Amino acid sequence: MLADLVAGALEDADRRRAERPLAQVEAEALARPAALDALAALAPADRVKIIAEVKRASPSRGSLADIADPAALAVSYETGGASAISVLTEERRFRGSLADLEAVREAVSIPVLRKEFVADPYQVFEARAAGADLVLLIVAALDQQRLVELHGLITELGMTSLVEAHTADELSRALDTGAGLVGVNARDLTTFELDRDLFGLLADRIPSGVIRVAESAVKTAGDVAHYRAAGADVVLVGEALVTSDPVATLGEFLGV
Ligand SMILES: O=P(O)(O)OC[C@@H](O)[C@@H](O)c1c[nH]c2ccccc12
Repeated sequence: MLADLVAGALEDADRRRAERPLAQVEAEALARPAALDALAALAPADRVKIIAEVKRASPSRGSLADIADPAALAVSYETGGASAISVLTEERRFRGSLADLEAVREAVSIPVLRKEFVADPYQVFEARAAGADLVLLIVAALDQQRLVELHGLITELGMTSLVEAHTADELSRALDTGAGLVGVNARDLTTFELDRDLFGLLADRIPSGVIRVAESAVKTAGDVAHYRAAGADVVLVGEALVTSDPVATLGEFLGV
């Protein structure tokens, strides 16, 4: 399943590249104002921080929310106290787009993450050209050389990588890149099974100095507290925010 998602994302990137060649996207990326400092925005603090996600659908959960105006949703996330916004740009199964990311970037002043199955440098240049400050890298989708190369390019362009792991082995590969922001996804992207306790099992392996992100499966403020108690500096939340009043829900989640 993960392989299909990556293959689809790469096909879509190839289609876009046929219309907008790399040289053009690269020039646009370099012409953008500098990326925001996501490591500063997400730095460990007395309180948990939240990355709030713009998410219409997912392969495991189907349709979640219509979200006609992603920028307006992102503004409510910012109002509600989110520290950064994640925007799904995968088109096929998550019904996102780079246009969503651009619209969000125009509307908020906190860092914006491109949530995508990134496996090609072209997608990194596209992210920067659309105004992304962070780019997700999924360890399970990449061999180590590619992972290091893409993390290097993201860093060179002034952005921050969020390197996502789902096993102890993937976590050590994530840490080997030297990334300052590492996530543990409770969802196994090959089977879509959820394990809310995985973050707690792996968090101790993340050295201080690396920001720890717990991703997925937050339904209630209790789940946020659970991740916080296990050592999360940041929690990434999608479904629970797109299916509720986001400002009220963020208020509850940030109050733990
Ligand atoms: O909707 P949730 O369970 O709150 O999850 C959000 C986010 O963690 C999830 O969308 C996600 C985490 N890693 C990913 C990688 C690709 C696509 C999606 C994801």
